Amino acid sequence: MAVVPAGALMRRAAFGVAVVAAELLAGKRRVGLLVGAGNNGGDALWAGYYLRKRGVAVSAVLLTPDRVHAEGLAAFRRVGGRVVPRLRDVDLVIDGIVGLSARGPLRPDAAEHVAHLEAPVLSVDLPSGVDPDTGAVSGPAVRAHTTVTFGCLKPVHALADCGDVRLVDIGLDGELHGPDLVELDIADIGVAWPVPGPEDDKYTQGVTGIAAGSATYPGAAVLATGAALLSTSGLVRYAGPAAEDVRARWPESICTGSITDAGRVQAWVVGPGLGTGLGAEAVLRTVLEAGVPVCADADAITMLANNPDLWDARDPDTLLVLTPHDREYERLAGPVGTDRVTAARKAAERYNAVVLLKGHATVIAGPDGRVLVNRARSSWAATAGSGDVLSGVLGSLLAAGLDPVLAAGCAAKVHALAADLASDGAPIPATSLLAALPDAIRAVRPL
Ligand SMILES: NC(=O)C1=CN([C@@H]2O[C@H](COP(=O)(O)OP(=O)(O)OC[C@H]3O[C@@H](n4cnc5c(N)ncnc54)[C@H](OP(=O)(O)O)[C@@H]3O)[C@@H](O)[C@H]2O)[C@@H](O)CC1
Ligand SMILES: [K+]
Repeated sequence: MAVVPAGALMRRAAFGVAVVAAELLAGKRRVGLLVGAGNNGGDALWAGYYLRKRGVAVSAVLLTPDRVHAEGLAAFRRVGGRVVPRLRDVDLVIDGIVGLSARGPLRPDAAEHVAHLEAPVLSVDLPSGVDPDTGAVSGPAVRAHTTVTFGCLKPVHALADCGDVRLVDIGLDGELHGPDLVELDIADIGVAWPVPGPEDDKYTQGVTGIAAGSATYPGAAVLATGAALLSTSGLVRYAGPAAEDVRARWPESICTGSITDAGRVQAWVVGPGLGTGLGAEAVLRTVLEAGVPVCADADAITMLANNPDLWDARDPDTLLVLTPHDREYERLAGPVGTDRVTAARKAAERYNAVVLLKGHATVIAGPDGRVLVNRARSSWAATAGSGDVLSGVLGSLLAAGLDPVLAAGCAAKVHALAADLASDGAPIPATSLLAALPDAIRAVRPL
């Protein structure tokens, strides 16, 4: 703002909004604006100005008529924009209620206007009512068909549903510092995914150990072992009471009944279906003492939370990835709250571990401050056994030697993708998600 003429950035932003609006209108001609008190409302008014100049009928509701972007309103009126008490018969609504200065859900008067919308909504910068920094929705909020944002994506775009997100360049290059959050795309994952070369054999690609399952929950062992087998071509060893079931389903795995004669591995997965009794604690201790990277999931997290002495078994240099859902997180580090990024960061720092906090937006924080986020396109992965699959994928990537933050990011994305592919719009059990892993990996691998 210091280096360009006053108002220039807003007009660039608003022009971007108008271009996307014209695209969404696809020949229709009536647009309504919801205009709040600040610059977000200013953007909407200027977008209305550009649309009017293209011959679109534009009406605007001013939510706070005494506090409105004066130049934007003057320009809007100059080209015949109409101020109305309520939007009626419009083909598209532009949401300029509130942007980056938003705090909390929509206020009642704004919520009242939003509740009666029938046309699709194009949100300026972010859907009003969604928290810009955390993506939290704690009350009435706009549901955006499309969001147009400026200069760079903000945390809200990675953490919350903003519809189709369009980024408009307003000339901020060089002014932006590095990202606070990173979302891996398919190409990032394709490059990182371990692929055997001509020199490789089953050992050089990493041996994954699975310490999971119990007499009550043999399925967790079968799912985690299968996921590790399908994710890389390294060897998988299973150790535990579900050895018979695992061997029957996955004859290529090497199964033993006890952790003490499991043999050497390059990474352990511990916890799914393991139970939390004394036997399970002894298994967890053995795994943590092994000095190789560990993915601790489910019951392993509960045991670490309930019995902090178990942390002593881990050499502080041993790489650890914790994969809690919200209730497991709460046992470890207190309530997650609405700021999931801060929550994941806090636990990562406290335990010197990578924390993968599961959710519709999965947040992965490293003890070094890096944060990755992966927002699922659907919620079909939220099914029993799904977490066992995730930990198996993650364990095999750790065994292959991937950096643990990257391993967690790759596992989360491929897991979500497998759920989408398997489901294709219908509910699926975790076995179907598991079976879709090869398709998901194929989809991220470069051709
Ligand atoms: N920075 C840039 O480079 C560029 C920025 N640009 C644009 O500026 C936008 C930021 O504008 P901004 O800072 O003027 O504030 P904005 O988000 O419009 O909020 C205004 C007022 O809304 C109110 N309010 C708060 N919460 C609310 C709620 N829940 N429900 C209802 N109302 C609520 C609150 O008022 P108050 O609390 O005082 O009553 C607040 O002061 C940004 O998102 C982008 O669109 C572009 O032009 C490109 C260049
Ligand atoms: K908005």
